[in-house]
Amino acid sequence: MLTDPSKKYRSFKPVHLRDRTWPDAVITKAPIWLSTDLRDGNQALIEPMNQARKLRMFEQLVKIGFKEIEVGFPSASETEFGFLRHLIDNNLIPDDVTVQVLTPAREALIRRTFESLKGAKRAIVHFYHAVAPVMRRVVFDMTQDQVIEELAIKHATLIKELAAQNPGTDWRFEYSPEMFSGTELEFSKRAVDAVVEAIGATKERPVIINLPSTVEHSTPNIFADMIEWMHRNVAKREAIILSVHPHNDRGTGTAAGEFAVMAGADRVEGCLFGSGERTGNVDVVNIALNLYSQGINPGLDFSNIDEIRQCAEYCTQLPVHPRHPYVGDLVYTSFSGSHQDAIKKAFSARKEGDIWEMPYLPLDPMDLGRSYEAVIRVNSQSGKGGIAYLMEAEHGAVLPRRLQIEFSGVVQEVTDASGKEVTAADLWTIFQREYLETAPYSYVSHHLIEDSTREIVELNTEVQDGNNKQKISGQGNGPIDAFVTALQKLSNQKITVMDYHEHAIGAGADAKAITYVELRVDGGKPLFGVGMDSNIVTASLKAILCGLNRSTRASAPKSAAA
Ligand SMILES: CC(=O)SCCNC(=O)CCNC(=O)[C@H](O)C(C)(C)COP(=O)(O)OP(=O)(O)OC[C@H]1O[C@@H](n2cnc3c(N)ncnc32)[C@H](O)[C@@H]1OP(=O)(O)O
Ligand SMILES: CC(C)C(=O)C(=O)O
Repeated sequence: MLTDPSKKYRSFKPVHLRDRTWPDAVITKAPIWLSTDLRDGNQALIEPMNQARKLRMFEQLVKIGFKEIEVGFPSASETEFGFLRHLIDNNLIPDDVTVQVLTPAREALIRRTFESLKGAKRAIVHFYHAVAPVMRRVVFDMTQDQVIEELAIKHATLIKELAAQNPGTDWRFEYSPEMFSGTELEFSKRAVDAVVEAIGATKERPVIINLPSTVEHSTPNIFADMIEWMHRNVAKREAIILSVHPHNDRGTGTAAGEFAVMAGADRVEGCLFGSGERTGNVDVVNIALNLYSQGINPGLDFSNIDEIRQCAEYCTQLPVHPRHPYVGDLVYTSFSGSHQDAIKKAFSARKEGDIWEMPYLPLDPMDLGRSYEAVIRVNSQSGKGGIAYLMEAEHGAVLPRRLQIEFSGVVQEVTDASGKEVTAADLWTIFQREYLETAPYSYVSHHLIEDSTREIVELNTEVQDGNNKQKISGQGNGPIDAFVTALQKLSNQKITVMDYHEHAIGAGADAKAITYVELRVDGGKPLFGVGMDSNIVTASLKAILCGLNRSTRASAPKSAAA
């Protein structure tokens, strides 16, 4: 890299628009959308789509709700031409959808384009030529006047004539001064005004004027200034549908598109998930869902976003990044503990019909057909909140707060050792290993004797102690108290029950009780025992045995415990 890049690169020029209004504008409705997946997206693929892939993409775009779809560049190849013929000849274009095709401002290619459209009910013919100084100088070797006369007016006139010769089609026209973002504004205006005049656009039959950032050269506020300047200065604004076509070279295509709408654009051209030349066209899904998350119906349906992603990946043969806005595999997932804790609490506080106010989740993944399954995933960055969320959401176990803290320490040891994520299924395995292990003591049977005239119960139990079965009995003010009395005699340790929680887990005939008891054994550190059984008393007895087993394991020398 250069120590002084100014020797090689120019900075972009600000637009002198002191009374700009766009920064205060608020977007309140969706723009008109045009998908150019089948054209600008397609021309940037390592392997352009064949007919089958194009058709699949077309059907998907229709299903999403695009009403204007640029289906190709018919003069470029037989595949492109043939695809359009296939759509028209097989009547595959729905009545509320208009296909658009692109042609350069070159006579032979325009004529070929009109041939490809024979018999279409409706069509938008989109023609372009570059306007930027570098292209005028290096590629065309033309003056500004020559570009206006020989590229803009000449080809707009030809297009109008060819359309008039085919009155069976409802024609609309689009003009792109290509490289608008790298062109003097006054010259872009001259080209646009000339085309609007040559086409004969009116308020009733407006022309689409599409202003591209063919290459994104500047910060998005400059692009917005350029759009507002055009919006205010073109000669016949009322005869124009003002469209933008942002690219993403600086990574700000979405901002440029949104600012452009604030600055007066009526229409946005882009691709699904930002497919397209180099860093891509603007991502229309991104802009549409940004609107949706502000409470504005985007007029496009992404309620099965994964199906749409699969289709895009199949057609483009390119993957969508796991962190891609709204659609990536990881975009609704929190790994970090404090995020998980906040999400868990916000889900618990949330009531049906509430406004979406969810920390770290700008949009409800359910609205896009995603589940909550991946919202919280656990690795070494996770804390008790996330673990507790998964234990409850995936396994129905509502861990008491102090058990959450204890169990998160157990999980942390595992994630620290492996450095890997643990899944919800792994969590259950770790939980079982830690809390549902049955050594050295395990439950065999019990017989509870209750007498309603006395406040004391008697419990006779059989407990497996290593290789031996032991019959033990105790009395107490309830089965837990009675069992603790009996167990103290067997283990020769003082057991204090400090806390107790219980709830049902599962449903119907498979329902069980899960019991969590917090114990202190022989004055040691408090720890939890967990028991699960279809009988609630048995679940409690198992929980106490679990606590005693864990205390025994904790106090055993490390090698013996391993
Ligand atoms: C920004 C955009 O995305 S614009 C769309 C770009 N997309 C594509 O180009 C994909 C399809 N293109 C193609 O298949 C071919 O380029 C074709 C069929 C259009 C033309 O092929 P060819 O006739 O072989 O020309 P080639 O591709 O070499 O392009 C050079 C010609 O285009 C002209 N040209 C180049 N850039 C532009 C431009 N931006 N605007 C108008 N004309 C241009 C040149 O002046 C040159 O014309 P010349 O042959 O009279 O000197
Ligand atoms: C043809 C135009 C609209 C284009 O694709 C671009 O400038 O990026």
